[in-house]
Amino acid sequence: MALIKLKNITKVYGAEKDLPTYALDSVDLEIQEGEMVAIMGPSGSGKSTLLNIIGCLDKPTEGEYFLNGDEVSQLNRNQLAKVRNMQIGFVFQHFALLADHTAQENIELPLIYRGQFSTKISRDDREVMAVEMLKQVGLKDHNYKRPSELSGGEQQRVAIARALVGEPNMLLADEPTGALDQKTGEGIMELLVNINKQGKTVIIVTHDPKVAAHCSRTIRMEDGKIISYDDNGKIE
Ligand SMILES: Nc1ncnc2c1ncn2[C@@H]1O[C@H](COP(=O)(O)OP(=O)(O)OP(=O)(O)O)[C@@H](O)[C@H]1O
Repeated sequence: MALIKLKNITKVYGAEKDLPTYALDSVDLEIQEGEMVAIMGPSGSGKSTLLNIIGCLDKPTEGEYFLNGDEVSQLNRNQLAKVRNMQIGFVFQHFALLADHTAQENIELPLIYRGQFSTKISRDDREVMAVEMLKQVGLKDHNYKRPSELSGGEQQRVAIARALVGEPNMLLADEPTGALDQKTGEGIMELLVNINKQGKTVIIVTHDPKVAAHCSRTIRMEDGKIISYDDNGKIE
């Protein structure tokens, strides 16, 4: 069974103003557990919309989305929040860390929210889990630093630790290296490749062919449609 299965997914904006934009137009897609997939395409082609629907941040106008076999496209806000907290980790271009929280506190946040959906995690357990994640992303001893005291690459590592601490099924990243210089971005990609090698499904929206080259598959989009699903390295 595919981890992600989209059937005929369409997302229309502006239909109520008689100015419809088909951000996604009848998209079919399957992603298996353990894949590392890049989503590429020109600006406005629907990449972020697709990632947001896969990440249950947004709902399609039409179509079906099976996540681990469960149809999730019609869930209400609270149900979607639970799916996100339990199953999905997000990484954004500009890190989206809370400025007044330390690295460790930022990483603990999804574990605190989890108490709304599942058994509460104690403060001690949260600390152990966050400290372990800091070690895994190469930031041992940075626990008490705030985002302003960290470099861009370090902030992205904290964001990756926060995305992974709740052991989601997949990590979704929207231009994760877009705000970083090339060398720092390369370090972030090496980290994401290692995370994928440990079995985590990773999906990355990128404009950068060097980023996509780290992935095993590249999905190309144009005008809200997927125009190719090629395995990297294979001639289509
Ligand atoms: N909230 C919204 N309201 C109206 N139109 C939107 C909204 N979000 C996206 N769109 C439109 O949907 C289309 C797809 O946008 P999307 O952000 O998914 O593209 P993208 O490929 O991620 O672009 P970029 O590479 O520039 O980030 C665009 O035409 C965009 O203007």
